[in-house]
Amino acid sequence: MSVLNVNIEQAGYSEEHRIIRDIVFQVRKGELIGLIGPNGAGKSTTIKSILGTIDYLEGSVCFENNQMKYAYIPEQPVFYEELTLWEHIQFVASVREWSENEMTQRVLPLLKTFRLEERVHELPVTFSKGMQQKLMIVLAMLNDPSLYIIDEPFVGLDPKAINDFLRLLNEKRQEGAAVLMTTHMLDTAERICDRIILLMDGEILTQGKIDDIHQKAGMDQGSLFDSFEVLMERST
Ligand SMILES: Nc1ncnc2c1ncn2[C@@H]1O[C@H](COP(=O)(O)OP(=O)(O)OP(=O)(O)O)[C@@H](O)[C@H]1O
Repeated sequence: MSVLNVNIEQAGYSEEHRIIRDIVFQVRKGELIGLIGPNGAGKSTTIKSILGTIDYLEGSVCFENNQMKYAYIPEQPVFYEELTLWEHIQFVASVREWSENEMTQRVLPLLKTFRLEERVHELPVTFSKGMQQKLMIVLAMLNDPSLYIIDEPFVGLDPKAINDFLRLLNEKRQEGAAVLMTTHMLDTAERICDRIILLMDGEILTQGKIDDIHQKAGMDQGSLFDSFEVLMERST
């Protein structure tokens, strides 16, 4: 069952400045999809089109049951400047109408995992980039969305945080949540993604399971990076 159906004919920053074309794919329950491609390929523009924050879009982006129950984790974390970590959590809890007790039960294990429990009374704007990213992850996971849209999740996270994040994401996926993530870390993408979408110059160069991608590149052996090199070279 599809959590997200993307059928973008064209999109961009104005009608005169169209960036992406013919971006068609689905994200199904429990899947982890990697949106990959060189700098300027159109990954962020695709994400913005899905989030509805792009100025010009022809085509459609449909969420499961027309309900946009997604969490977006941007590459650059954003926080309210005057709210502490705990106040950010309270804000989510008040929207969800959780009691103090329920909120604490949900959030404490996450804060412990990411070693943030001793920083709850501090302002997240004063945290390091990695700590800010961890807090964005905690806030996203608290909401229990059916789709996680994540821009470059691994940049700035230490190796333990990457492992913890992937483990938590897997737990959420087992409960049915899907993940769409952009990344330049192809070795990690190769290890964790169910399917890959390779963008180049605003179009999908290829998409499929890792084995399909290697097959399309004619590579029996080698890494995802090697197959991408072959496919990108072939298209130019
Ligand atoms: N706000 C904007 N206004 C106009 N053009 C933009 C804007 N943001 C991006 N672009 C253009 O859109 C094209 C695709 O950029 P995009 O940010 O989608 O690429 P990307 O694949 O996410 O790249 P990266 O890996 O470097 O993050 C680029 O040519 C870029 O200059």
